[in-house]
Amino acid sequence: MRSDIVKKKNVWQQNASADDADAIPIPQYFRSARQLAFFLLEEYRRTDQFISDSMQQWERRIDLSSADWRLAMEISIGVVRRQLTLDTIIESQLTRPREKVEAPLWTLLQIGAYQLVMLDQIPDHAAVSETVELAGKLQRVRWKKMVNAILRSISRLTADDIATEPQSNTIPLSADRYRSFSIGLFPNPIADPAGYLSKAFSFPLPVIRDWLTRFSVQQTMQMAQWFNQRNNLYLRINALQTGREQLLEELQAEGIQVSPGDEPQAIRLEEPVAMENLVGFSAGKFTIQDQSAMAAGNLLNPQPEETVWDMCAAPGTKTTHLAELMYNRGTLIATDVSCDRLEKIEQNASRLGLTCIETHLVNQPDEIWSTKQFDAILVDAPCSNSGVLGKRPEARWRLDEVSLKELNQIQRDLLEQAFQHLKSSGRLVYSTCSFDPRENEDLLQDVLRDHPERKLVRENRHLPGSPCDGGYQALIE
Ligand SMILES: C[S@@+](CC[C@H](N)C(=O)[O-])C[C@H]1O[C@@H](n2cnc3c(N)ncnc32)[C@H](O)[C@@H]1O
Repeated sequence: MRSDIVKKKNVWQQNASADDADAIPIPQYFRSARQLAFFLLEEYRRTDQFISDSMQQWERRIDLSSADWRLAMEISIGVVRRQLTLDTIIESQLTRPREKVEAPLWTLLQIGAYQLVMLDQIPDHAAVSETVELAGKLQRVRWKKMVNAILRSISRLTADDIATEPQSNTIPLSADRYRSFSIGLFPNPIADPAGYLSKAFSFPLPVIRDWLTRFSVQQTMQMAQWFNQRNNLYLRINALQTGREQLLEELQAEGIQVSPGDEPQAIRLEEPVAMENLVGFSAGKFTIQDQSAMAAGNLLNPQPEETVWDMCAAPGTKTTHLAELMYNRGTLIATDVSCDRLEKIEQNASRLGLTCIETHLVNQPDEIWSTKQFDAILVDAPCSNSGVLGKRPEARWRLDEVSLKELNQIQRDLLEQAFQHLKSSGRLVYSTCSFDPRENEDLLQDVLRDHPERKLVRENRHLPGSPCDGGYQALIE
């Protein structure tokens, strides 16, 4: 799901120092969790490649137990997510300016600091010694002394007792558990709530400041915490293959704790499970989709035999929902600018037994690829992803004003194009996985001013954590 994010250098690329020419070669096989985490993080820093993409690319070279694989994921994703907090802690223990520390050495320090302050299950001595040893395995013996010294001093700062509230010497581990330090490392949360929320919860300061213009400190803190924690996953039943009660029973019989969600097709997973490995997945009985996203298809409510266009369709999570709602009857055109991602729609459709979907590649954003008029159009526009920052750990570091302006132009163009192809009796759903009004209701109001023949019928505003992903959907007729 990466191409919907406007490309921008991540924070680590901006901080990369001169020793990149002397990059540490990627090993043929990854044989320890911390080693894999190091190379995933270095790849992200050097090339901007998402952790999940590197993981997929290196899958065959990973020689790890499933526990070590999980630890590598936990560390690498956790470091990306909590980098601002980790950097604040590491910088507090440095005797030289950060710019003087080689970038891969910084990555190593982040890996060590993450284990020390965020992971209860790893004893401090193991976090320190394993990270020091990794420096040796990377053939950077000269780093060992500094890694050892910095990590030991962070360990000495870290108190054993768990606090229950935000203070200048605490950082959140979960909603009501805070790691405390023997000295204040963070801004005072009462005097400088934006500064504290940014550094202790690890979000860019302008993002926190923006949220505080719309939400209270308490609400902002709850959202920031929700984005940092592991949340329930949802799946959408394929109504052509099964009923919700039936699938609930089948999953419970496999020992999986599930319950019905709020959307009619939604099932909530009460604990993390690798859903792709379940028999029901390959049999096409369900799709993994957050219930906020399911609301888009339900709002458009396409009917059998209608002519429907899903304009920004790949990888097809919503397209397949539309096809299911149409009972696989009618015409459903799915377009996207990404060829690779279009193939995913076809794979998903085939797994789910859906045959009414036609995929088309659009090459130019303003291309009028067809003269057809549609009964229903879904514009699931590329957006900032601000509502799904928990699922996409890299996305929070790419939110900025410039990207937003570029996205607004694309969103506006897509809507204009959709109106040209919508029957006068037709309906359109505009949706994003953002909760920023500038790419939702504000933009839509502006576009609708030029279309007095259309009216806004209904809006769904999903705030992150209430109870699912953040997002926005509007029905226009
Ligand atoms: C939010 S994602 C779509 C997710 C998809 N609807 C789903 O539920 O699986 C936005 C998509 O818009 C595509 N996109 C970006 N610009 C586009 C354009 N001008 N026309 C069509 N698709 C575009 C991106 O490639 C990306 O796949």
